Amino acid sequence: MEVVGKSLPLLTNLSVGKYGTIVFENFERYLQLDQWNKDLIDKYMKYYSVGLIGFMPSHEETQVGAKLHGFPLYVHTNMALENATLNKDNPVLRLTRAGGTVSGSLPGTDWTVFTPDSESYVPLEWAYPSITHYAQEKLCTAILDQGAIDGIQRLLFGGNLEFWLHRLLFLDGISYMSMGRLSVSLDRYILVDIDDIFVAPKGNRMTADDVMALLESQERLQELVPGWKFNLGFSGKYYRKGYPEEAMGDEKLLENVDKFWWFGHMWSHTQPHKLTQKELEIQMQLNKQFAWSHNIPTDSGYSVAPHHSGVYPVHEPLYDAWKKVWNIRVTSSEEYPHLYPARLRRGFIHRNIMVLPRQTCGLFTHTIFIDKYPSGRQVLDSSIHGGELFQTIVFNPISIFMTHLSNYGNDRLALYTFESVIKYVKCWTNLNLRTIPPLQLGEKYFHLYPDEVDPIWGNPCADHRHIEIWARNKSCEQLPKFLVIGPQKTGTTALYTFLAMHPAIVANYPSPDTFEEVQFFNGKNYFKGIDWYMKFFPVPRNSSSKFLFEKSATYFEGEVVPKRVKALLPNAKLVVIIIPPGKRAYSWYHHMRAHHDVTALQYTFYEVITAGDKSPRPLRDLRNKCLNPGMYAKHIERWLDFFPSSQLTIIDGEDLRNDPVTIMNDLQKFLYIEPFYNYTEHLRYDKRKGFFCQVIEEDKTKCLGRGKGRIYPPMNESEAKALKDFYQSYNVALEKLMTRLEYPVPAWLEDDLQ
Ligand SMILES: Nc1ncnc2c1ncn2[C@@H]1O[C@H](COP(=O)(O)OS(=O)(=O)O)[C@@H](OP(=O)(O)O)[C@H]1O
Repeated sequence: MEVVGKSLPLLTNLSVGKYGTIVFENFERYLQLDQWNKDLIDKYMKYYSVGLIGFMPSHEETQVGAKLHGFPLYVHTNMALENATLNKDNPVLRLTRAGGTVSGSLPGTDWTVFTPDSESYVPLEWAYPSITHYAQEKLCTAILDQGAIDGIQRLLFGGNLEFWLHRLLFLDGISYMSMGRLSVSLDRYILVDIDDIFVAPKGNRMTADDVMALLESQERLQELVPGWKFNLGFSGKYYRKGYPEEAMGDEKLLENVDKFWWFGHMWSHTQPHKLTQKELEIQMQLNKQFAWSHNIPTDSGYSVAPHHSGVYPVHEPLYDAWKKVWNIRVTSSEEYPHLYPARLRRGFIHRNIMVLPRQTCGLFTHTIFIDKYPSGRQVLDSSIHGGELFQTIVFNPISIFMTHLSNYGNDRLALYTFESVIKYVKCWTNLNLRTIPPLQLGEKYFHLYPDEVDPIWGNPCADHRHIEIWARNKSCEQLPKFLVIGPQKTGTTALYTFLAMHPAIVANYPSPDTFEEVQFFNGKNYFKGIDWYMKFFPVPRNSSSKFLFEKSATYFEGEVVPKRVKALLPNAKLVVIIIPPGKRAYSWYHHMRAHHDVTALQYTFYEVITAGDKSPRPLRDLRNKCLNPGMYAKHIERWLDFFPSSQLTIIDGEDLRNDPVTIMNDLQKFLYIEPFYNYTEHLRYDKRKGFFCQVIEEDKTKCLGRGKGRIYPPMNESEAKALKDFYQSYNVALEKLMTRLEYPVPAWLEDDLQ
C-alpha cells in the first residue's frame, strides 16, 4: 500500500505492476488528473487487469442529475438516506452478503446517488431518500462499472466508510478489483471465555435455570458456529458462595462439566503480580485440587490472569508457576502493547507461552442487565448491528472475548449479545465462523502472524494501567538513563570505565556470560525479559540523582536494536564513538587473533577484508564483523529513525584517546549530569600503557587490561588502500551526516576523504 501525495508514484517495478487496486479517496481527483497522468493510470489498469475504487466527495453546492465528466453516469449529491440494501447479483460481493435491509438513517446527509446510462453499470447498493417529498424509489448509492466502455472496472461509492456496510464492501472491492490478489481469508475464529464462572456477588450469579439457558444458547450457537463451546475459567474458592438457588446453579454447571471447556485460575482470584512464585504455586495447586475433586478437566493448557496482572508487563513468577503447576502454553491479554487502541493489540510468545491478544466485547462485571447497559440499550444494539462488536469479529481473524459470570445470570445479557451478533454476522457476511480450543487457536494465531512471535518490551511506566499491574518492588528507575552503544573497538571500555568513576553515575553490573557486557537488546538475552535486564542494575536509593547506564558495544549495528530500545527506554540518551573505520576493523581482527579465533589465525587481514561472497562461511562472517560496524552513517541513520538527534551524541574516539578530560566534560553536559566531576584530577596519561588511565593515588594509576591497547604491527599499504576504497562511500555519507547534525568533521575523516 502506498499513500500518494501530489505526484503519481512509480506504478511498476522492473515491468511488474506494483499495485493490485487503485483507490481514490476523492474520485474527483481522478477526474481532474491531467491527461498524461490519467492515461498512465488507465493504461496501467488495463494492462495489469487492475480496477479502481473511488469515493464521491461532498460539496456545499448540490448537483441534481449532473453528468459525471467523461462517463455515462449522472449524479445527485447531498442526499440524506435511509434503509440500505445490497444487490445480491453484484459480482463484487464476497465477504459481504446481501443480508436484508439496514434499517434507519444512514450516517451523514451528503450522499451521492448514481443514475447510469449504460449497460456497463451494475448497482451494488441502494437506499431510500429520508425526506418524504422525494419519490420513494430506491436510489443507487454504490455502483460497479464493469468496464464495457473502456475496459476498466471502477467501483464508485456515494458515501464514505463511516457507514459500516461500506467497510465490508470496500474489502470486497479491493479483492474484486485486484482479481482476488488482495483477498483476506473468510475464516473467523471466536472464543468466549467466562472468566470467572464462580466469582460474583450474591444476586448476580447463575441459577440452575440460567445454566440451562446457557446450555441451550450454546446448542443454538453450535448450529451457526461449528465447535462453539463456552470456555469457563474457575476459582474454586468461590464455589457455592451465592444464595441457595445460585449454589444450585454452580452445581448444575458441574453436572454438565463435559459440555464446556475449562481453564484454571487462581484459587482466590488474586492478582498474580502481588505474589511470589511459591504463593502462586500454592494458589494454583489449591485450584487444581478443586478441579480434581469435581471432575473438571485440567489439561486445556490455557489460563488467564485476574486483571491481566502478570501477563504483560511480565511477572516471571507467574510464567514459572503456570508452567510448573498447570503446564500452561497459551493465555490472552488486552494489555500488549496497550489497552487502546484495540486494533493495535498484538500477541507474543514468552518462554514458550503464547500470549494472544484479547478483544473487548463491551461486557464487564458491572454490565448485568440489557436495559441498564451503560448509556442505554441502543448503544449495545448498535455495537451488535454493524458497530464495534460486529466489526471486531469481521475484521479480526481471531477474536477472544472475556465475559463474566454476572453477564449470564438475571436477564442473561451475554447470551443475548453473542447470539445477536453472531446472527448479524451470519446475515451480512459469508464468513466461516468457527470455535476451536485455545491451544489450537494459539497455534493458528502465530501461523497467521509469525512476525508477532518475538515480543517488543515496552516501558511499564509509560502506561498507568501497566504500573498498577507491575510488582511493587520494581521501578523504572532501575532502568538505564543512557546507553553507550558502540561500536566495538572504538574505546567503549575506556569510556565505560571513565563514566563509572563519576559519583553520580552507576554502571551496569558485568555479565558473567558475555565477559562484561549485558547485551540485552541485540541477542537472545532480550527474550529473557526485562526482569532479567533489570537485575544488572542496582535499585537506586535516591533514584533521581543517580544516572544508571549500560554499555554494550554490539548495539550499534544491530538491526532490531533501535526499535527495541525505543520501546523500553524512549527517553534514553545514546552515546556513539567513532574512530577511523579501517583502524576499527584492524583492531577487531587483532582482537579475534588474540582470542585464538581459528579463522583470524588462518587468514591475513588482507584476505579477510577482501574476501568475496563465495568465500567460506567463517571467512565471510569474520569479514562482516570487521567491516560492517564501520559503515557508521548507515547505522547512525537507523538509530535516528527512532530517536531525535538531540538524544544521540557522537564522540570522536581519537579525541577520547588523546584528550579524555575534554570529552568527559562535554559528555557530562550532554547528559545533564550533576554534580560536575572534574576529570582533570582523576585521569592521567600513563607512559607505559600509552593511554590515559585512572588516577588511584598521587603517583599511581589504574589502566585498562592487556586486552585494550594491544600492540600489533602497523597496517600495510595494500590493506590500508583496500579499506580506504571500501569505506569511501560510507565516509562521504558520514561527513554529510556529521555536517547535517552540526558536528565538526573529525580530522581523520577529512584525511580519509582526501
Ligand atoms: N584509555 C584507554 N585505554 C585503553 N584503550 C583505549 C583507551 N582509549 C581508547 N582505547 C582504545 O580502545 C580500544 C578498545 O575498544 P573497546 O573498549 O571499544 O573494545 S571492545 O569492543 O570492548 O572489545 C583499544 O583498541 P586496541 O588498541 O586495538 O586494543 C584502544 O585503542
